[in-house]
Amino acid sequence: MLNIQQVTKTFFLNKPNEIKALDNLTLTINSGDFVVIVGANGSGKSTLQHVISGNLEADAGALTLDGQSIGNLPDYKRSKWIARVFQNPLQGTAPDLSIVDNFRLAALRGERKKVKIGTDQVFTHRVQEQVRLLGMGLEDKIHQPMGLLSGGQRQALTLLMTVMNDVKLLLLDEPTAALDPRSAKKVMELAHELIQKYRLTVLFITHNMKEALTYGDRLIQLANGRIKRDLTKREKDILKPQDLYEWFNED
Ligand SMILES: Nc1ncnc2c1ncn2[C@@H]1O[C@H](COP(=O)(O)OP(=O)(O)OP(=O)(O)O)[C@@H](O)[C@H]1O
Repeated sequence: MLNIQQVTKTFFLNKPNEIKALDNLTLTINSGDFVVIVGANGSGKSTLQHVISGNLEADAGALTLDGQSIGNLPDYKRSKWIARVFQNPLQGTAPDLSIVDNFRLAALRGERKKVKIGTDQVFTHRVQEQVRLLGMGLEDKIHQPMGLLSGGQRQALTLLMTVMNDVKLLLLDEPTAALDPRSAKKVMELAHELIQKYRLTVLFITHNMKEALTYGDRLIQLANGRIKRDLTKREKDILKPQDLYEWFNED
């Protein structure tokens, strides 16, 4: 369970251009929840994920994951439990390293020293078998540089890396925004399949109304760094795209 208690993040504090990106925000996310987050540009969605992952430090408030306080831990320590997939497929992986070496790096994330991830051969075989399951024909390319892959292929592999590493929380920040519609659909279907299979807890930011209505079991709207709406699955299931568009015309 992720608990966010009265978290505040202000940029340019006490300056004329002060921005309260997160305003005393409190939110509890149960293990296994798949939470979709929508909100206008600048409403604080990414800042919320940055504060959870430790890329940004909150000014005030408390964060706990499964009862453990994580608010003071650096991002690399939190990355053992918290994985992120960004809008830009180039972010989060090393383009010059091979696919298998990127999986190796991901497996070492959050560990201070060398950790046992099996011998080279065992590890490579395991990666190959998992990559085969994606059905993208990438299993024979695992020694090729990550940078040669398409955006959709990279996002799919990044998702796979996160689930292979037993993370507790997956933060998706518009993971399909840079993809063509077909690749976007494929990546979201894969994400959905992996999330169900591994019962991941997920915070999924999207500007795509169709994705917001199709996926997830809870829907949160952020506005001005606060939670404006928080809908259960039942409430979400009866929403129509028009309702969502109207939310965005309110402010
Ligand atoms: N590093 C930063 N320095 C200064 N201001 C920032 C920084 N990061 C975010 N902000 C500001 O904080 C507010 C919230 O930004 P944030 O990126 O969280 O919004 P968002 O809801 O993710 O927006 P978008 O949908 O455009 O990605 C915005 O006004 C933004 O300009």
